[in-house]
Amino acid sequence: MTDSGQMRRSRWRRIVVKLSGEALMGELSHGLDAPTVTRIAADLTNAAALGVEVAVVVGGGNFFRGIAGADKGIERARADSIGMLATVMNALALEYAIEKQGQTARTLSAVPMPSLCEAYSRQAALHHLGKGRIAVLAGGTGNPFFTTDTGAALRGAELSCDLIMKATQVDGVYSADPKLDPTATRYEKLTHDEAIAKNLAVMDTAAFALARENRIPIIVFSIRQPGAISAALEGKGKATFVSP
Ligand SMILES: Nc1ncnc2c1ncn2[C@@H]1O[C@H](COP(=O)(O)OP(=O)(O)OP(=O)(O)O)[C@@H](O)[C@H]1O
Ligand SMILES: O=c1ccn([C@@H]2O[C@H](COP(=O)(O)O)[C@@H](O)[C@H]2O)c(=O)[nH]1
Repeated sequence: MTDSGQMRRSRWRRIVVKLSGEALMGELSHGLDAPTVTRIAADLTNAAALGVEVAVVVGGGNFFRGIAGADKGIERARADSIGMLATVMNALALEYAIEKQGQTARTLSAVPMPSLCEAYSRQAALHHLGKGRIAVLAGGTGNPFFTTDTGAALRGAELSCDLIMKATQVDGVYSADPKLDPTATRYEKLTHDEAIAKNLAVMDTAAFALARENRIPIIVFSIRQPGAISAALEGKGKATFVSP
């Protein structure tokens, strides 16, 4: 039984989902595709209905990435601030879409924006999770020079999550970026050490290292199909499982 009185029907107690910003743009070239946001919100709601506590760290790549801004001449720390703001936009859209599914959600931002949402704190996040609310975590780590992948690993560790779910555009970890190398092959299983040693860039090294240090497994899977999160939680469908 969970704190919110639900029967748990999953082996996982508390998860953090890393949702790439690009996942929210569907087939658009940037920004938010409303039907896609609704589909992912439904998917997260279904995962919560399994009795799992769900935190979501939202990326910002559908709007802005700091590195791209720095390449165009914006100082890196400032460009990263713009990137963190992008994740807040995505979080607010996702929170609204989740609530429209009838599931309560709270956005907590690592970059305090009191007129828009709550500031992130570990206590507040644990409180909402315990009430059965989906915690939508914006602003990554709240610091420049990091990514939301690292934010997801950090939140996973501090919120004692037993699984990190990397919901992305590809259906697992490959020997090379499958978008660039059609001969790349997919791993079914991998250790954190192997992912780091082979420099498999589906997540950044800092994120893999934090997850390794805290012995948190990672499932990497594609978010393109409806029901992808619940399926991955139940060990169905294509994915790569990264474990110590
Ligand atoms: N070895 C690899 N295996 C799988 N994917 C890889 C690998 N190396 C690089 N990638 C690329 O990493 C991407 C995963 O990152 P993702 O799209 O989730 O971006 P992100 O930076 O985490 O999020 P956002 O879209 O918000 O910037 C995949 O789409 C894939 O193209
Ligand atoms: O802790 C963080 C997380 C993110 N950023 C900036 O936001 C953008 C978007 O995040 P993605 O992980 O790329 O989706 C990122 O490129 C950084 O510029 C940050 O500064 N700190």
